[in-house]
Amino acid sequence: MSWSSCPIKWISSQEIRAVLQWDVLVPAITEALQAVSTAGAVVQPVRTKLEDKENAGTLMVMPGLVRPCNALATKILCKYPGNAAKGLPTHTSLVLLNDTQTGVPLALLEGDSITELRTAAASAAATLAVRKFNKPTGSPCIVAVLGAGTQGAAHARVMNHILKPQQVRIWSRNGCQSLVSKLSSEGVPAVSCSSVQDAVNGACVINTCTLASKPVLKLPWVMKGAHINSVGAANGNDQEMESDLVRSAQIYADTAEAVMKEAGDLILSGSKLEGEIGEVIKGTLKPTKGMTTIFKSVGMAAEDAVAARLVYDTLYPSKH
Ligand SMILES: NC(=O)C1=CN([C@@H]2O[C@H](COP(=O)(O)OP(=O)(O)OC[C@H]3O[C@@H](n4cnc5c(N)ncnc54)[C@H](O)[C@@H]3O)[C@@H](O)[C@H]2O)C=CC1
Ligand SMILES: O=C(O)C1=NCCCC1
Repeated sequence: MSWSSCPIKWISSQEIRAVLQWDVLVPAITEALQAVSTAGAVVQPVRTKLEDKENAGTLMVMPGLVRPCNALATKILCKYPGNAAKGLPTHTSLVLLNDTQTGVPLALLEGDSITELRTAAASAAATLAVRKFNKPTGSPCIVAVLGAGTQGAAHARVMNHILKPQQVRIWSRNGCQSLVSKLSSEGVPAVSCSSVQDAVNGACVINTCTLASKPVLKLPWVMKGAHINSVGAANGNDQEMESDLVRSAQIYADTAEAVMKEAGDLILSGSKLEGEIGEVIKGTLKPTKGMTTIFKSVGMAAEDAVAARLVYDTLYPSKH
């Protein structure tokens, strides 16, 4: 008997996007982050990276099991920054979903949309968790987004969805007018900024979503008490934020083990973690009122597994 008599499903980007609406995905990723910080709930080895020096690319293998969500999956992701000049996405991936009881493959999912949406949803979950304890008061909420690629766009959308800010200010080193026009047509109050300083001035939530390897965000520009979702620089040699800024903040990781190994912003600044964002979600760790906070994400297999399972269960509901 072969498992392939019941062939695995292919799930397209279109199907994934139809299921992973923010109202569904943000709570699911919140649960995944919480599970990561709960003993025995998640099995998630730090990912394997294959460096392709000739093409300045990296292939990553990311397996994860999230028991409370019945999710077992592996993402294979390639990061080739040079693709931007070729008109190709810089990050491409596939997610293989397996049955948690038998290990049998269930579905292969287009991974780019999962990576895009689950990463932004994790930043949204972190932002909401931190703001329960440390929400700037007084002025209207302004969101800043640095970078206008896949993550920049997704972060602008999800932050608008959860915070309903007065403005979403976007900066990108090559300009971002086309993204701003697109977001405006979707009802996001997006504006283009010509400098990082202009974009982040007075912002209560800042999202760093660039491929920069040297800091673009500096301490004097950031409002004290702001929250930063630090998405880029998932490589021990790269930084998006200057060291003084990182050292001045309370830092929460998506997963402590991976962040201490992969996040250049922490490693190069010699900063310490407060803990994991899952602990803030659970309320066992509380950010200090008035402090600047950073959610440092390097990306986790647990998020991919939970998102993939959610899509699969929605498209193929179990008959029993
Ligand atoms: N933490 C996580 O879970 C994830 C992190 N990422 C990371 O987020 C970042 C953004 O990813 P995508 O939006 O998918 O990439 P993308 O290629 O779609 O967009 C990259 C953006 O960064 C800008 N950029 C490139 N080089 C730069 C530099 N030297 N200085 C300033 N800006 C620069 C580009 O102009 C573009 O606006 C990357 O560092 C990526 O590896 C991506 C997915 C998941
Ligand atoms: O988890 C992911 O997916 C990624 N993490 C780091 C950078 C590329 C994508």
